[in-house]
Amino acid sequence: MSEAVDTPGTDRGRPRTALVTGASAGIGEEYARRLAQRGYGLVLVARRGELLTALAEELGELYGVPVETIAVDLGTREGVDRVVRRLTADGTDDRAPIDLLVNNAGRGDGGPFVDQDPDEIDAMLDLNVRAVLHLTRAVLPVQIARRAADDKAKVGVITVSSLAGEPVVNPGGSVYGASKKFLTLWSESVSAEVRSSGVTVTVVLPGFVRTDMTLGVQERGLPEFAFVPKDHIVRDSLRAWAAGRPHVIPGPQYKTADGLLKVLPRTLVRVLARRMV
Ligand SMILES: NC(=O)C1=CN([C@@H]2O[C@H](COP(=O)(O)OP(=O)(O)OC[C@H]3O[C@@H](n4cnc5c(N)ncnc54)[C@H](OP(=O)(O)O)[C@@H]3O)[C@@H](O)[C@H]2O)C=CC1
Ligand SMILES: N[C@@H](C=O)C(=O)O
Repeated sequence: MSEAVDTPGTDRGRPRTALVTGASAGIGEEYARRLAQRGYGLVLVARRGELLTALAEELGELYGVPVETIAVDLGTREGVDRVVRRLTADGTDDRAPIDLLVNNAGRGDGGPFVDQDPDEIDAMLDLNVRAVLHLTRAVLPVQIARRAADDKAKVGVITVSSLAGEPVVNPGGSVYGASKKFLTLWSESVSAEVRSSGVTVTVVLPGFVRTDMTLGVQERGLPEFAFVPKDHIVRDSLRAWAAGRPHVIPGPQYKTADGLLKVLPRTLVRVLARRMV
């Protein structure tokens, strides 16, 4: 099946619109590129406005889709509120309603918990968790109302979580891993709540991906098989979302790793994790 059929970017000629957070780099930029390629209009969100503007111009020219940018810090209430206002557009004014919200922006601060700066811990939770909850809480009622009004559009949310939340322990990634575990449980739960209204909520759990976030492990020489290409993360999650699936783990190596984590005794996982610190 072609990608265009998997995730249609138009409905009877009307362009679909996706809002992508963390679109200035890494996996979020890849979502922006792949969604524009599929014909989606875009709203791009991140702090670095100059990168968003350049990407908007490039994608607008390449694919002829409308691209808006919102340069904000999603770790702040004001930043989140600006994006919330855009997400609540319901098609009654000149703003296109958001068919797909991609909660991708995140930060991955690590290290021993006792060494982490309490303000930085708050900042990570504000971005990785609170922003995601507020943005999703803003868009879902609009999407549910659209479906109830017989709008046949494919609508919903994709949240980029991580396999870092799946092991029973994650020394060196305690807060980051817990923030992702939170997202996975929350997203799966909301998915079950809204499913009957025709809205799809999907969580994607990548392993390692070559982006700025993983420069450290890239420099330390993590083997090639440990990395899943960005475009596979995006492709697999869009396919899962289009198929109405609540959960996807891209990459056969990480599907296997997740299966193993679920059957290995917890004590053994703890011992292995301690050895890796
Ligand atoms: N790379 C990996 O191996 C994995 C990544 N993930 C998850 O994927 C997602 C994307 O990560 P990745 O692409 O690797 O990371 P990058 O560091 O490459 O990109 C992060 C993106 O988030 C944006 N961002 C960061 N802080 C803020 C903020 N306060 N407000 C708004 N935007 C912000 C950045 O833009 P700007 O700086 O312009 O604000 C950038 O666009 C994250 O949620 C991460 O946890 C999950 C598993 C594995
Ligand atoms: N951010 C990634 C690791 O650094 C992950 O979530 O696995």
